[in-house]
Amino acid sequence: MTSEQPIIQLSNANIYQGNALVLSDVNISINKGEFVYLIGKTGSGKSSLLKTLYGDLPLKEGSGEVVGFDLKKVDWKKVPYLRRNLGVVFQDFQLLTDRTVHDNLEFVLKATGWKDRKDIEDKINDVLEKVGLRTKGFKMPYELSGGEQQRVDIARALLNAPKLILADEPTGNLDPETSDGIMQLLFRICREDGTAILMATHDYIVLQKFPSRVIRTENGQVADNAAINFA
Ligand SMILES: Nc1ncnc2c1ncn2[C@@H]1O[C@H](COP(=O)(O)OP(=O)(O)OP(=O)(O)O)[C@@H](O)[C@H]1O
Repeated sequence: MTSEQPIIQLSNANIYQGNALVLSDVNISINKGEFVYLIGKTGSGKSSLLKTLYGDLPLKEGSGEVVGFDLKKVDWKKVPYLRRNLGVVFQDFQLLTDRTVHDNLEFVLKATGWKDRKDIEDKINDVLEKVGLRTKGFKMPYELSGGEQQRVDIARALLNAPKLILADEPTGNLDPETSDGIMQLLFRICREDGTAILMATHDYIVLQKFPSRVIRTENGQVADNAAINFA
């Protein structure tokens, strides 16, 4: 993949949930290192769009590429290349509740092919440092605040140094002050590591405080560079 190629490219894509057409004729292009918001009312298709991009929903019609991978390819979801190049962050964290922060991270590294003990430990320390949780590796998820759990979720997404992070309402369960900390972290990752981030959100306060390009899902379509009405 050359640097000129977008990190996400959808052309004339139709996004389905089962047989229901959720979004039609989607055309999006997002470049390396961009931070882009995905906004839209509840049920307008934000999650469906993200799921298509991370392989949870098949792309049946139109064409698409994510981190250099063709979304129309059969079984693309199972390809380790994609898992190593794409991080996903969820609203509800989705940590494994029966093991420590360290072991949550180790689990993902082993699942993505890491073998060397020292490399694994170095990487875990590295991502925990990055999200400001260097000393919290021994904690169980339930011993952490919501903001800390979201930081672990982000640390997990960073493990394989992805070129792209897809975040589905990452501040949805957090109070405004904690949200600000998470947004600062995401923008820092974008700026310092050149990681592109596509983030679905309902939170207009976040958009005002941390302005960036906006894509909107509305009436079964996607509008790029959507004007935001803060009224
Ligand atoms: N698993 C599913 N099976 C069938 N239909 C679904 C499924 N998930 C979502 N839908 C439908 O697809 C449409 C888009 O939902 P989606 O979750 O993508 O919207 P959203 O914009 O992310 O909403 P929210 O902001 O509430 O998360 C809705 O009509 C929803 O009911």
